[in-house]
Amino acid sequence: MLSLRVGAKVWTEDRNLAWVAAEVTDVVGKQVHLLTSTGNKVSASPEKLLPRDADEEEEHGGVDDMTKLTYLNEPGVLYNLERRYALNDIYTYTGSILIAVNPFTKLPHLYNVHMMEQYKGAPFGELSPHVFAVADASYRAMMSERRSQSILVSGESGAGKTETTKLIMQYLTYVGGRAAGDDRTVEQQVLESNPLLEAFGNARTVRNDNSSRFGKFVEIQFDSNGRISGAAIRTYLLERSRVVQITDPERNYHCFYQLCASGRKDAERYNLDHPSHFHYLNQSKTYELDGVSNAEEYLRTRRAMDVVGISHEDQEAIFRTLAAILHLGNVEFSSGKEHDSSCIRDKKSNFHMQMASDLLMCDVNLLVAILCTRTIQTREGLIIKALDCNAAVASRDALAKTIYAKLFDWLVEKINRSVGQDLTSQIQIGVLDIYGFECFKNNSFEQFCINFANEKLQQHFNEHVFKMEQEEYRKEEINWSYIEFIDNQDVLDLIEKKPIGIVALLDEACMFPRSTHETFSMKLFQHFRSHPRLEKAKFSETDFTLSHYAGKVTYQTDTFLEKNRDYVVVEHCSLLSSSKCAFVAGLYSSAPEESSRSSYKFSSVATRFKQQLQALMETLNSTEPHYIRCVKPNSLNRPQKFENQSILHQLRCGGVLEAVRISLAGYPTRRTYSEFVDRFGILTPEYLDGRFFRL
Ligand SMILES: Nc1ncnc2c1ncn2[C@@H]1O[C@H](COP(=O)(O)OP(=O)(O)OP(=O)(O)O)[C@@H](O)[C@H]1O
Repeated sequence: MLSLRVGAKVWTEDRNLAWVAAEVTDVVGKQVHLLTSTGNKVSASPEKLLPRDADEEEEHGGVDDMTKLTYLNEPGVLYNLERRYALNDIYTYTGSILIAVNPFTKLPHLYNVHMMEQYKGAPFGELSPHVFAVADASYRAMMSERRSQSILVSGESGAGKTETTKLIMQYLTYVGGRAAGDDRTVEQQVLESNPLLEAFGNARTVRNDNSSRFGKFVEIQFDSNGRISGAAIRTYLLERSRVVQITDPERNYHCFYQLCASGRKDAERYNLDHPSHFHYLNQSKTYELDGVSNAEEYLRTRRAMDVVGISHEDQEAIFRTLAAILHLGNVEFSSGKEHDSSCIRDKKSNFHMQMASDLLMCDVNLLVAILCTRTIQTREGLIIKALDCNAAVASRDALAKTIYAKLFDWLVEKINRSVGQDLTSQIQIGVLDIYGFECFKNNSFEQFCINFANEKLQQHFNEHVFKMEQEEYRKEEINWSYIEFIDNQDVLDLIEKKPIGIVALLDEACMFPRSTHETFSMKLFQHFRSHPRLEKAKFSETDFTLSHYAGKVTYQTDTFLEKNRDYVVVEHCSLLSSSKCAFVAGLYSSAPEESSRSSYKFSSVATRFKQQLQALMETLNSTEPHYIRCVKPNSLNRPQKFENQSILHQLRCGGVLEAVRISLAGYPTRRTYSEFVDRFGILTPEYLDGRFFRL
């Protein structure tokens, strides 16, 4: 109960700070007069105020576990994080969940060998909160229970997921690594694969200079002695559109800039020069990253390729393929002689075309043909249809995107093969580094997929933290007041249910040639007219708003159909699978049969993602989960800047505030009966000798 006597310490809402600390100076009727810590005199109604810890001012350093706060409310959590952050205590527990606030500055003393040694085997919660403590707890749980574990790292772009994942791997390598002296151990290869995946899967975005544009699940396998015996990496939804389209100040994937800076090694051989000469790179004028040398990064990527075991021949083929993509992007088209046809625009474009075909080692005339025409199979036979300039550009970009996506998949597979899976391993620790919930001014298909993934993960979180907890008390017949939590099954049904869900309707629209985003949205609104989670956006006929667990997001549908269509163009496949370069041909070795009427085969990006998520969920469900919520403290990526509103939003989206509630409502400490007797039996010696154990 909130005490409102004069001098009482409270939290009051504030437009800029979200919440501000205040003290009651007077109570007049239904208005409470307050003096805020920022020196303002304000008044508020009592129901808008929240209680504040009395000793909060003495506890300058904050508490290392939110559950130790006397008043566990939103502002209490927020200010506790802030106080700790000011002292560079970036980690805080909320029960068993670790919150990690990005320091945006190097804190080497936190991650050295001495620290790893400290956390090794230390009971969870005994030392200061740390990512090593979570990694250690999972390792211990895996060894003692012989059960696979997973660590789910989430947060918005730039919050520190990838760095956290690397630290987990570093720790697991430390405790589960083989004796020094073994050359090229599994763990070394797993760690070394990071720069490689980053070169090809990371890019500069407005939020993060080194943003992963794919989701990643790294599974570390252990033998029965707890030594790392293998690893497997699964990746999710690489952002393909970035290969052909970027906006200032973002960049394309790092590898392209590295290649352009490789000098005599590759760039000159492949007729490459400054990135500003290539359409796929010069749509944005950002070519360099602060504090990063593209040339040095190129050498790092090469070294990582060596460590992962990619042969020099394959390395050469990889960079040659990247160069081919850049040249392909410079091919422009002009209208051909016939109506609605196209041809290569000029000498310059012809040069790039020739370069692309030389680098891909395929016939230049056939390459021109597959870009400027399309084959349709009719009952009467094959018809060659000319493509107009726009369609030829789309065909060029589609080819560049699929080559890149296949190259990325090849790399992941290569890393997996070279690191080696231990198929006999019974115990694993999986680390999931996946994009957090996104809500921007403009939200498109990518945000839809990302938020779909987050709904799935939120459900998993709900099930584990909430349902499991309730189930446990029910089984033990412990009295427990059932607290409510937000169940998001209805949003998931709305998105993924068959035959009618957003994904199913989108696929149907993509398969039907005359569909447009208008017809798709119309169908969506028809089917879900009264669905509580879906509304038509206010100022648009085609945008829709979904009420996600973390808030409402309005999606612009205009590019939904195009982005969901992953056309496998049969002609592209057959040309490249006949390349004289074994590497390029290998990328296209699983080309589809030429059976359909159209040479364009629709494959749905959203459905494939849905299936991948399903498989991921099955894996996660068979493990014991641990959660790390990364928080981005400010949008400027600067140290010591704490933006309340955005942090609160992130805590809400990550379910941290809900988890706080549940952990308080339940019994946070659990021991099995035998563990309990082991630990506390000494207090009741009369039970220890005698009949008790002989029962
Ligand atoms: N523990 C840490 N110590 C020091 N710096 C950090 C730490 N965590 C993150 N950073 C800094 O923040 C930047 C962004 O972190 P990171 O790339 O891990 O974010 P992310 O959540 O994976 O983003 P995205 O989703 O865009 O890939 C890093 O490049 C690094 O500079």
